[in-house]
Amino acid sequence: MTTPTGPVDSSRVPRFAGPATFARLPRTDEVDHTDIAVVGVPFDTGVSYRPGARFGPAAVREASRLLRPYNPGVDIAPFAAAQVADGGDIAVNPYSIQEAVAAVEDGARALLEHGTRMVTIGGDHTIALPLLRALHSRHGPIALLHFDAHLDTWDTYFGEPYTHGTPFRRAAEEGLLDADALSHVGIRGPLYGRGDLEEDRRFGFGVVTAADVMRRGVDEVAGALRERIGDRPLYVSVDIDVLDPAHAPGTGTPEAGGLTSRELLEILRGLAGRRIVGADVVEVAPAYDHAQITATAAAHVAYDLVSLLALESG
Ligand SMILES: N=C(N)NCCCC(=O)O
Ligand SMILES: [Zn+2]
Ligand SMILES: [Zn+2]
Repeated sequence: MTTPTGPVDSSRVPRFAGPATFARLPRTDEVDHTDIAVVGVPFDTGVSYRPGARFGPAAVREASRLLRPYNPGVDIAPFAAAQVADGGDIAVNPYSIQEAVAAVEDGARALLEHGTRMVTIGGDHTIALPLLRALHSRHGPIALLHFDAHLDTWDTYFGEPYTHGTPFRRAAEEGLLDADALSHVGIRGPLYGRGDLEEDRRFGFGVVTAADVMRRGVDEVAGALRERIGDRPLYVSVDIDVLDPAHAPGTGTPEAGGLTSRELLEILRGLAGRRIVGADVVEVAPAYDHAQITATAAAHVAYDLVSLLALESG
C-alpha cells in the first residue's frame, strides 16, 4: 500500500483555516484510491417534524476541523492505516423522495464498486434505506446496529412509505437485513401505541433502551451486541438523537432521557473487530444547535466509525 495522504498538517496551517473537508482530509478526487470515504447526503425531505438536516453534512465537516490523527479510544491512527478521503455530497432532488433515494443508492454503489467503504453523514434517516440496498447487493443480508431514540420501523406517514421514521421497516420487508442480528440502542420516549414494539419485535429487532444503557453500563451492552453480531457483515447507523438533547440539541425529533456522548462513543469503541461494511451518522439539524454541541458530537462519532473501519484495513 502506498502511504495514505493524510489531513492538512495542523502545525503548518491552523485548523481554522482552509476548506472544511471532513477532518481536513483530501478529497477523493485528489487521491488515487480511497479505502474509506466520508460522504455527505444533504437531504431532509423525509422528516416528520423539524426540518434542517440537509445542512448536517456541512455542519459536521466544519466541526471536524479539530479532530487529531491518533484515536486512543481504539488505538489507531485511522488516516495513516487507510486512505480516508472526503467524497463530497451526493446531490439529491429535494422535491422527490423517490428520486433522492435512488440517487443515494447509485452513489453508494459507485463507491462500493471501487472497493471503497463509506461513512455517510446525513441528512435525515431516510437515507439509511438506499445505503442498505447498495450494501445488500454486495454482501447479502446485513446485521444492523441502530442507535436512535426512535424505532424507525413505522409503516407510513401521511401515506408516504419512504420517510425518516420508516427506513428499517422497508429494509426488513425488502430482505436486506439479517433478522438474527438486529439491534436498536437508545430507544426511549412516547410511542403511538404498544403495537409499535410488537411489530418491531416481529421484524427481529432486539431493543436496548436508553435506561438499559444506564442500568447495565456500556461494557456489558457492548459485549452483548458483539455477541449478537458475531462475524456477520454489519451496518452501524447512528441517529444523533440517540443522545440526550443536552448532548445533541440540533436535531429534528428530540426526546428526553438519552445517552451521553461518552456512553455512545464507548459502546462504539466496544465494536472493534466486528466486520463493519458501512456506517452513517444522521439527523444533525444545525439550525437548532448551540455552540456546535451536536455537530461536534456527530464529528466524533464519524471519526470513531472511520477508526473502526480503518482497524479492519490493516
Ligand atoms: N428518525 C428520526 N429521527 N425520527 C423518527 C420520528 C418519527 C416520528 O415523527 O414519529
Ligand atoms: Zn431518531
Ligand atoms: Zn432515526
